[in-house]
Amino acid sequence: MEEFQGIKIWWSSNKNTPKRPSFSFYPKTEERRYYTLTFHKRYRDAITKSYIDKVLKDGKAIAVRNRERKLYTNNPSDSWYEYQSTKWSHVQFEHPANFETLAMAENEKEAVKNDLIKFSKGKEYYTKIGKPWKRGYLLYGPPGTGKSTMIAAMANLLDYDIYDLELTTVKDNSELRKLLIETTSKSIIIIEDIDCSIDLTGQRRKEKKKKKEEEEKKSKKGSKVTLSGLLNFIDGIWSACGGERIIIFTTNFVDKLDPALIRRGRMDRHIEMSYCCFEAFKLLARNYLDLDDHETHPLFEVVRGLLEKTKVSPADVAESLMQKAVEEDADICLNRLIRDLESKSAKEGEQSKEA
Ligand SMILES: Nc1ncnc2c1ncn2[C@@H]1O[C@H](COP(=O)(O)OP(=O)(O)OP(=O)(O)O)[C@@H](O)[C@H]1O
Repeated sequence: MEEFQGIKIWWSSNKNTPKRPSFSFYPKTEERRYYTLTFHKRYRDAITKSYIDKVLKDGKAIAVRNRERKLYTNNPSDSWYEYQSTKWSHVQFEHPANFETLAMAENEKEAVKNDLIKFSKGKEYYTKIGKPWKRGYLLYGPPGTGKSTMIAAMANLLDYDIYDLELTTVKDNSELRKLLIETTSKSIIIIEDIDCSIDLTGQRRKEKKKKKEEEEKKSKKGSKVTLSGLLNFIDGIWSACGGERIIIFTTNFVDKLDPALIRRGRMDRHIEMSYCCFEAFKLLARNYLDLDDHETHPLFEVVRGLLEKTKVSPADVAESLMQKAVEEDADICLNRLIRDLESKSAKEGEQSKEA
């Protein structure tokens, strides 16, 4: 029994098993399940107009909540046409990252969060302005500053799937198109280290893979995704796909990127992930050591001074703060961080003297 606006409604579940001849060549017909609602007849209008709508909406929300989210990676095209093979393989996406535990300046974090929420609720707005419902983000910053963590937090916030597109295994623009056409709505498509995956002439130049690729080129197997192919897909394919999609490029070297690739409109928002500031450190101390932001620990000021003169990534700070044994308390971890920061700062000092 349920109550809606003071009306009592009784639900009962039923099924219909269709009668079949005792012998049949046809497959067994599915049984039909249905629900019966019982209520006073004077509420008929309220039930058929408002209550059923509410039930359907709630049902959809539950289905979205229970949806198992996926992390997709593209398969090399050589295997696309094998028996039962697909262009994307997936695993369940279960990254615990969220915006609360992401260490970065609070106002920037809020701005990114608001931007995402506005986008995800913007269906009517995008239809009104006649643009495809997509948004591009460029995440840039040194290694270990939380670019991947930020993407996982974004996917968790919006309940989106992730497509991790490895461009180095895509042979040409037409393969790229085929892959992207198969992505589903409510998803984030990532191209990591974009500067290493493509260059202006369309030739690949991923440093680590350079040698291997040169060999591939020799054997005429080299890939030929071009910058213009990538740009076309960003501008054009979306219109054909419909549905909400976010595309994210990450790079450690924003200056290396071609302006055409990152101009506003393609990459709507540029987000800098930077070295660990004191504010970010306080959040990490809360995450890792349960030290509350407002608590003034005597060692915090020492850390503040060191962070002001040393460039260190949040990943390195997190590593120093992490308890290595059960008996390690906050003081031990903070002292380890201070030692690590001091030795980094001394090394940087020596290097600058040599230079
Ligand atoms: N801003 C951050 N807030 C919280 N944790 C962080 C942050 N940055 C890094 N970390 C920690 O460091 C680990 C590595 O960070 P992450 O992989 O997100 O960095 P990245 O910027 O993507 O690095 P790369 O450029 O090398 O891919 C994370 O698993 C996380 O535990």
